[in-house]
Amino acid sequence: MADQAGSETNHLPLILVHRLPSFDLALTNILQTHFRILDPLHSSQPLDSFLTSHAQSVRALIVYALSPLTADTIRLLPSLEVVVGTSAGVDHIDISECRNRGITVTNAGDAFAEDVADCAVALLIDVLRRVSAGDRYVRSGLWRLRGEYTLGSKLGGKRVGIVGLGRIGSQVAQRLMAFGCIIAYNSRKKKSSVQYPYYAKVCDLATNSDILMVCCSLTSETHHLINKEVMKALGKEGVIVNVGRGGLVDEQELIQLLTREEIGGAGLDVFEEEPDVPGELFALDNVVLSPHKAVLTPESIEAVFQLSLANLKCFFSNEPLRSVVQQE
Ligand SMILES: O=CC(=O)O
Repeated sequence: MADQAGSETNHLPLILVHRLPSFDLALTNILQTHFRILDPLHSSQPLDSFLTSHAQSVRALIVYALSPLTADTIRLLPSLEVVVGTSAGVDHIDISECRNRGITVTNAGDAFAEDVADCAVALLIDVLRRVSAGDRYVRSGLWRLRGEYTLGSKLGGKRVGIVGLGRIGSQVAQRLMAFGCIIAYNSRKKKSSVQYPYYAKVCDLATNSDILMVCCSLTSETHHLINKEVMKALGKEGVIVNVGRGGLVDEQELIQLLTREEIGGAGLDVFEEEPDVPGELFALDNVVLSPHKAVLTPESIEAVFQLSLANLKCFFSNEPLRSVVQQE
């Protein structure tokens, strides 16, 4: 059923679901007790004609995970007032079209921050202490053949540059402070509420850091923010952890520098062309790879479901929404 509007649910507000076919319907199951659901993937009509036929009635749309929401799709919905996102990053949503139309966009707010920060720290410790590489060493029988394993590097005392001190970056900083790291950060603006040293230029942050934790959003300004110059500034022993988006780091440059041992290591949860990961990275023992799963725990998924539900309820009862994305 494309529109679950039966006579007993006709009084419920209508929401449009925007999702890729691969996304499971757990969120729909929660939403459908509160809303009438329009799901184009349950219709035999092509997407455009489906949207055109419901164009006047759709005021709210929910985007599941990272399903791309283009300006063309948004233009088919003249009554659209709110786009409820279920992810932390919103680079898959055409924000400038939403801004031009005055459409409010929400995201995952705080729901994912702690889990992503835990994963970022896990990747960092794995790179520094060679946890996954050591695991491979044991499993492949090399311990018996070659004996003692290469030394790792201590986390405590390292100078960590956080790129993007938002919800996730702040949680990363808090965790690494507890490990005895020295924190500094780069973001669009200096934050009066924090004491960590601020670097307006990411290259200066890199020069003064042993580690870069990339936690910012991907926008046209931050694309390849971590470029060759920044990575060279970080130096031969430097480690990069990216839990933001693949496009924040110039992946080809990173591969070159890692291969030439001009950078110390990398922990990557995100890639430029997911799920395609450049094969050169597989051969590098100082790189830890993760399949864009930093946000994925049952707890954080449940939290984002509840937040999305709350945002939709607030919208239909004219209350302030919980996690509005600032569209600058
Ligand atoms: O990457 C995941 C997200 O942005 O929520």
